Amino acid sequence: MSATRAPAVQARQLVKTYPGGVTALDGLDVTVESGTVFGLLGPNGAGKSTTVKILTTLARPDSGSAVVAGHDVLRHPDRVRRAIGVVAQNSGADPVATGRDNLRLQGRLYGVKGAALDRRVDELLERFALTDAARRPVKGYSGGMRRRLDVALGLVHRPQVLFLDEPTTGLDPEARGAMWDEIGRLAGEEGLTILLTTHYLEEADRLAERVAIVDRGRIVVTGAPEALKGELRGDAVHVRVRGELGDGGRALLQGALGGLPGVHEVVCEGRTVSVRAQDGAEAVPVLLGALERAGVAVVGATVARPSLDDVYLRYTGRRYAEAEAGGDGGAAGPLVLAGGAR
Ligand SMILES: Nc1ncnc2c1ncn2[C@@H]1O[C@H](COP(=O)(O)OP(=O)(O)OP(=O)(O)O)[C@@H](O)[C@H]1O
Repeated sequence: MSATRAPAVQARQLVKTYPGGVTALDGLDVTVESGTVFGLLGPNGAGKSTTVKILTTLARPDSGSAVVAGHDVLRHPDRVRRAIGVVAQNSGADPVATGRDNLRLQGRLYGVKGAALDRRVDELLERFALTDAARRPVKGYSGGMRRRLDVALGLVHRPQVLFLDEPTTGLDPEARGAMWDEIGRLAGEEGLTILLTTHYLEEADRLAERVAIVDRGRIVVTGAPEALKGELRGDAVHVRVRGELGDGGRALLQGALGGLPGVHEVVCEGRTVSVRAQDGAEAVPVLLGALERAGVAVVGATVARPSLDDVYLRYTGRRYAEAEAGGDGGAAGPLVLAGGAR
């Protein structure tokens, strides 16, 4: 199929409820332009895998529509499957077979045969630094080697769109770095469209030209990481306090910090008070003074340029780490004292 300027992925108002009443997707919209690397970023349980399952035809939405590589996922799932590669969270490789045999089998499943298959398998083994290990059973591979093989398996039939579901989860930092380099090269060299899901802020920041933050089955914001961070004017100041802030402590801080000059978007969560400040360095002593007057013991303070964590906080009202740990941001969640999302 010839390259097209139409989006590689266009999903509209996807809704998916699992048995038991869990609403995994609650009207999710996502558009991925051709030839780009797009990151779906969100904490565990946000709905990323469910989105990938629908876009790769492994699950049906309750409602909504999606077109992938020019084909409707509900009307022409077979065409979608031929046009995409999927690297799921759990390896699809046969552990008893060799790396080469896994690649050959995958190629044959997609109708690649003969000399073309041999060439493609050699090329992928080389590209993913698996040539030396090609004749060994996959069960003896390291985590990084298995993951590289998984990505190679997804590419055998030269798909137009590659889905990578949590490509580096479980890898050590070195293997993660190597995988990031490889994904970056793939995007640059082959003009592939890559949709990756991740719960690592740094991974999305590093790899994705555009990210969509997924929160409770919806996209809360989409944009280039730099642009999203750039929208947050000023510095992020995070103050660690000694004890967990209960409702009373939060109310106390509301009074103490709410009206400080140059300080806005105050969020208290767990043992951290986060604010956005015109000038972080100037705000620190002002904040510390106000906290001291409020009788709150401070452990330390940091000033940082905005990160994707701050973008997440701004649009969801929760710190990313808290959401990852299962904080639901409900009645017992953070207290946004001033400013807040948007
Ligand atoms: N087969 C299922 N049956 C019931 N609930 C499910 C099923 N699959 C997912 N869920 C629930 O749907 C919600 C979204 O899950 P999903 O796996 O899409 O999230 P995720 O962002 O990909 O997180 P993770 O990285 O942990 O997979 C979660 O609350 C999850 O528990």
